[in-house]
Amino acid sequence: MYGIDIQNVNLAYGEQLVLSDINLAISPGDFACFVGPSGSGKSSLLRLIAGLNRPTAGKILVDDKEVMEPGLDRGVVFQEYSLFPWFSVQDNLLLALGQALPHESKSNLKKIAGDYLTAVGLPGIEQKMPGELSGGMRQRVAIARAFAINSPMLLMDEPFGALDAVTRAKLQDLVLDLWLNQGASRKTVVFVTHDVEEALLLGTQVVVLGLNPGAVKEIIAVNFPRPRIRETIYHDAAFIELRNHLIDLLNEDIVKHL
Ligand SMILES: Nc1ncnc2c1ncn2[C@@H]1O[C@H](COP(=O)(O)OP(=O)(O)OP(=O)(O)O)[C@@H](O)[C@H]1O
Repeated sequence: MYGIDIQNVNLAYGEQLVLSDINLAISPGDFACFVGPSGSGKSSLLRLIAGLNRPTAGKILVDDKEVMEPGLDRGVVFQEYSLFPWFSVQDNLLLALGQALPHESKSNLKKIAGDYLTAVGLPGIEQKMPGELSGGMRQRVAIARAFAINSPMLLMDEPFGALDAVTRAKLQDLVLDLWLNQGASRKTVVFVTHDVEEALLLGTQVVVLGLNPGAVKEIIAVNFPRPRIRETIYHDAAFIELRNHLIDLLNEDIVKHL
């Protein structure tokens, strides 16, 4: 099962130590949210898990194997819409699906692509070009692609950061539905966000990173029952208490480094 084990990880860019002695275990099927002030190394840590960069010291194990490079076992969704603009929506999906499922027939892959576009509420848009879609629609296609390739792990870096509040709320619900509906084979998700409410709504745990250098400051288990309904949970006293605690943790760093 696909857990993540981060052991004594340091990351330096030249002289600058960005991540310092990170130790963190994320269990299979967890939804871990990274929060922290800008520059605390959230994206850097996600890129190390993705295998896009290597740590300066220490190691990261995914499914008990050291991460050396990117792999199809780890789907990624970034803030910028990572679709190829010169390919249709369908070809964008087929490109990823063809790599993930090389033995499936093209007609099966087209069916999978269509099914996931329907699942994200965009049936029948296969022949559209990314430039013809709104930002929220493009991000939904990116989510469809990430779930369609059926990797056991999903790494998301502020995937909704550029979206308006209503679209963002819809996509939070969509990701939660897709994640919850996978039952026992639930994906392990790492999700970077600036938004503490988003982290508490989505996560099974929130990992708070501090600044200079980036280090794990606190890990908070989030045990609110699911499904979590935004309209009620935002008024729940325990939710408000955790949210305020997270905001205090973030503010400590911001005030210290002003
Ligand atoms: N490729 C790079 N080369 C040099 N320095 C880098 C590089 N990538 C990130 N950094 C530095 O590493 C530090 C952490 O950056 P990172 O993007 O991981 O933080 P973050 O917490 O994700 O920030 P934000 O919330 O603003 O996205 C920053 O000081 C940044 O300038």
